[in-house]
Amino acid sequence: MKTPENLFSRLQRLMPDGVKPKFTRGEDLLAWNQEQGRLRSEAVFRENRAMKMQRIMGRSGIRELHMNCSFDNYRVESEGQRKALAMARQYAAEFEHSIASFVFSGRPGTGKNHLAAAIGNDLILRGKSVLIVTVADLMSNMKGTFSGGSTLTEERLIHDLSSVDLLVIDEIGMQTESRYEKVIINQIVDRRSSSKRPTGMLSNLNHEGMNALLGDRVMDRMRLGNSMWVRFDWDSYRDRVRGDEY
Ligand SMILES: Nc1ncnc2c1ncn2[C@@H]1O[C@H](COP(=O)(O)OP(=O)(O)OP(=O)(O)O)[C@@H](O)[C@H]1O
Repeated sequence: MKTPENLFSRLQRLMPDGVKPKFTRGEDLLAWNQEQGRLRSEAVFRENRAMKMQRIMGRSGIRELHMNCSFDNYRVESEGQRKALAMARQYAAEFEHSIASFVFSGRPGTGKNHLAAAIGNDLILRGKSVLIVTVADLMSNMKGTFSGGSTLTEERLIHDLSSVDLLVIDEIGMQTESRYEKVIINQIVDRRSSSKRPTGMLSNLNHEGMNALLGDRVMDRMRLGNSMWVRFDWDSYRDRVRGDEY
């Protein structure tokens, strides 16, 4: 009969002299193999979940302009940028087992998407599922679930958006304020925080503006854990972007 023990002694017989095996017992090798299989299937499950969300949203989670954004290619020319970069790096480094959300708020073109994409790219490389979506895309997909031909329900879409490891909602405050938008963002943030999943928000609004738009309930949930609020209050970088720098 094939047991881990006799498979292991066969392997040992084949092993050249001087090679020190990582395991000395058959059960340890078997346990390691099972653990690797479990990790792989969890990674495939996460990848599938992220790809499904990206398909539904009609584009990849990170836009083309931001695909190569990293912490290393964010240029620091002021103390504010240095702090923002350090906080974004810290957020990514401490993401594992953290429930902390983040808000990047401030002027256009200052690098909110750049640093959110850098966090996203870093997490994707570590096997996490990440989706960056604008409020406009979110709402049009939500409204799409009402059409007769859609197989996706509003409930299912909210469930799926609540399941990715990191969801970043961009352009908060760009739309004309609508009650439906507020209800949907509330539901997503509520579900994500109660299942210990953090949410990122990018906005040109300040603290008061975001509180007024989304309400205390949502903003209070955004403060769970060691959450971050980073203010981007320097000049836009957009006039320096050529499109081929990274
Ligand atoms: N400090 C920086 N170093 C390098 N590139 C930067 C920096 N700041 C911004 N950029 C680049 O400038 C462009 C605009 O930045 P980004 O999209 O991150 O702005 P934003 O703050 O999200 O703006 P908006 O509020 O208008 O959406 C991007 O291509 C980004 O990579």
